[in-house]
Amino acid sequence: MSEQVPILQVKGLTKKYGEKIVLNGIDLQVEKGKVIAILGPSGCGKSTFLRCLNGLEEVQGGDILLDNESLINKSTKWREVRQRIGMVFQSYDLFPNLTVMENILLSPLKVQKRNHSEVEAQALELLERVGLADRANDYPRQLSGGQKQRIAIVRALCINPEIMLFDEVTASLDPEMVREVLDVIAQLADQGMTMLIVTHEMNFAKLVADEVIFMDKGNIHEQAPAEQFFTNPQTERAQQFLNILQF
Ligand SMILES: Nc1ncnc2c1ncn2[C@@H]1O[C@H](COP(=O)(O)OP(=O)(O)OP(=O)(O)O)[C@@H](O)[C@H]1O
Repeated sequence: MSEQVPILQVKGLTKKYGEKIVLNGIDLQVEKGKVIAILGPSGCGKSTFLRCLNGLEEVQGGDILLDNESLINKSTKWREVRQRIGMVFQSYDLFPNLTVMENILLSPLKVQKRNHSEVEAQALELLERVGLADRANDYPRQLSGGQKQRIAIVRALCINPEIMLFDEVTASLDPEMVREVLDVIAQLADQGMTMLIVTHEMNFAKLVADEVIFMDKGNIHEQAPAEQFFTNPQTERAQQFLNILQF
């Protein structure tokens, strides 16, 4: 039986800002249904890496393959790729003048041209799942940070992506709201969503990630199954990082 091709393959990915190398030949294979936590010190390139996977940054070398098809060529329609690879950021970026439901329906209706009642039913089901079904007609200003972030996740999910990228989605939240957002992501992991998660929440990473990649200075410095990484990091750099976080 032939081995399954990873849904996402990154090969020698290189990103520079001017002369400064921010990603220095990243290699990564992501199998369908796997959850990868991306850890590393500030400025090591974690956000830039996720942004490259979503076509938000131009890259200077290497390749990204989605279902074995290269995305690094001139004919790539990133707008279509972003329907397959959803991304949620630290800042929720909800449109303030639209209700929760209008925010969620925007891309499925305008970009994907889907049927209104079908998408609305899906949106309601997702809102139910994150405990916010009663907030569909509210405006973002009426919601807490944690609620806004859960809406941002619902909005990304309603596009039916195959992969989700999370970039420090709890970083700007008050501690009591972090849990409610992480619970939603943990639920997604249970449901088999393929995810790459940049986070500083070590306990969360330990709980949900299948694998951890530890980045440093634009490189993958260590890559290991989560359990192994947290109990016995192989490199001094990763050990130092965990010590600093007192993990
Ligand atoms: N638009 C830009 N122009 C120039 N340099 C940039 C730009 N964006 C990021 N950088 C630099 O690229 C490097 C990697 O940044 P990145 O935001 O990916 O790091 P990070 O690991 O996500 O950090 P943090 O954990 O603090 O969010 C940093 O040195 C940063 O200063």
